[in-house]
Amino acid sequence: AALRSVNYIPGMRPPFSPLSLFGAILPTSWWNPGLNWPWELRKTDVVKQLLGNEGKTHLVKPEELTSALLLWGDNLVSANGEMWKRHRRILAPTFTPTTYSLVVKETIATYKEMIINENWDGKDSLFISGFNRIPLRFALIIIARCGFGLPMSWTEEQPGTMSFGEALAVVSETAIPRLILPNWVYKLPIKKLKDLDRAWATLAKFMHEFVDTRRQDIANDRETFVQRGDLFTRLVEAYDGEGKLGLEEQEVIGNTFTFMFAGHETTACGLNATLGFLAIYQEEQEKAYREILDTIPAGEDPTIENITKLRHVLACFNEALRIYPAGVMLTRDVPVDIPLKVARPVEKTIVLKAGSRMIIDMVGIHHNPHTFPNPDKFIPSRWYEVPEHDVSIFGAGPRACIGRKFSHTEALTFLALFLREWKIDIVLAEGESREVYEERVMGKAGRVGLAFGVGEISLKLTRRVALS
Ligand code: HEM
Repeated sequence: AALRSVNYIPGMRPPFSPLSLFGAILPTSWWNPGLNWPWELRKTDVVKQLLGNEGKTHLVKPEELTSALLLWGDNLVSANGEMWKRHRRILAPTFTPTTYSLVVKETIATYKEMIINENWDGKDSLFISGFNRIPLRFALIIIARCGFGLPMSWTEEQPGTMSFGEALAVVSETAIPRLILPNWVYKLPIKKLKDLDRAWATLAKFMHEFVDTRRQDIANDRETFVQRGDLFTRLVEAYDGEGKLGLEEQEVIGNTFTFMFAGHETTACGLNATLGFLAIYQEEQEKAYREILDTIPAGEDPTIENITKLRHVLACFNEALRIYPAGVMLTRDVPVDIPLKVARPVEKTIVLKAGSRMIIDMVGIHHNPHTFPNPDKFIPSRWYEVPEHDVSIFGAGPRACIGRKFSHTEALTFLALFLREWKIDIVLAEGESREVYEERVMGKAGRVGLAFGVGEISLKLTRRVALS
């Protein structure tokens, strides 16, 4: 009773905060629940109240929980208060219909390159194990081309040297050890550490080069670049700007890294999960295929106008992300007492006390059976009537995902092309049922770089219209 009077929440007290470096890096066990900690705040309506009012209540994103991004510099995801407003003011204008049309165009071009470079051209059927690398590569190329105007291609640029994509992958996989290990460790004669250090240095070098080149390009031909108005041009322009529209060099680099990672691992995880489920749920795949045939004229490329009519395909992507939310937990510190209305188990008002830290458990929210009945089942139709801006996997309120439409546009275009050309299927182990397969393969989820997604999936592809 004494503890309750000071708002102590009863339950287990582990030695490390599950969100501390030690909590995350030490093996998960009975004394260190790590990221398996049963987080609370799992109710969509309560979370929407909390985040929807963020502009007024001035919730704070705890810096130490976005330190993997802050290693590169201040950025839109980590920033708070006036700094957040400044970054958002500079970057929000790049998310326009022109950008989304470019996403459609580049997705089509990249899809065609993928078919040729993966040697799928001219084949009627294929088995692809470890399919996950394909959407990862795909989404990286799209953010690099559409957000940064970098001419990245499907194949690695120069064999033998570390490419930008490789360096980015190592960096997002190794953010936690990098935060913990002191600098002298990298001088030890241990190859793994040397490779890790090289990847971080290579990525930094690439990003500084990109900034220098774009500054030069803008100086040479300002009109073309400013008209293009892509994310990177606005970032680099802000480097030379002042006050409300200015960014420091470290903020330009911080945002470059943040958008490169936030703009590709998340969408790639969503695409993997969508294809993984559609291969199991053949009736949902057939519905998606019919919708694509009915919406996009045969033999023509998708357009921004017709992909936005693919209601079922979009619902499949949202549903896969509901089961595996790519942004797995959102965190906020509460600076003032905040009353929230709760509907269950009884209607009442609860007060989040000033000084508390909120952990918004995106897996818990999206598996809450009150909001999503039969939560473990893949049921795309539950998203049919949900307006696009209300899809909770992208967060809520003023800090909801700035890249939602970018990601939806890319995913819809990719899925339209892919599902129109290929029927996808799973390969069962001997004597295995679809249910057991689903548990075995789709049941394995975890960290994918800095995002969250399904484990390795393998797919069988059969060409829809056989080559003659
Ligand atoms: C399936 C794809 C994606 C998912 C599930 C996703 C999820 C989220 C979520 C849940 C948030 C809110 C974080 C919070 O409230 O703490 C967020 C914010 C953000 N996302 Fe995404 N995202 C996706 C794609 C993208 C893309 C493609 C980009 C960039 C092109 C992007 C850039 C960002 C940025 C910069 C923020 C911070 C916005 C701010 O604080 O003002 N995301 N995302």
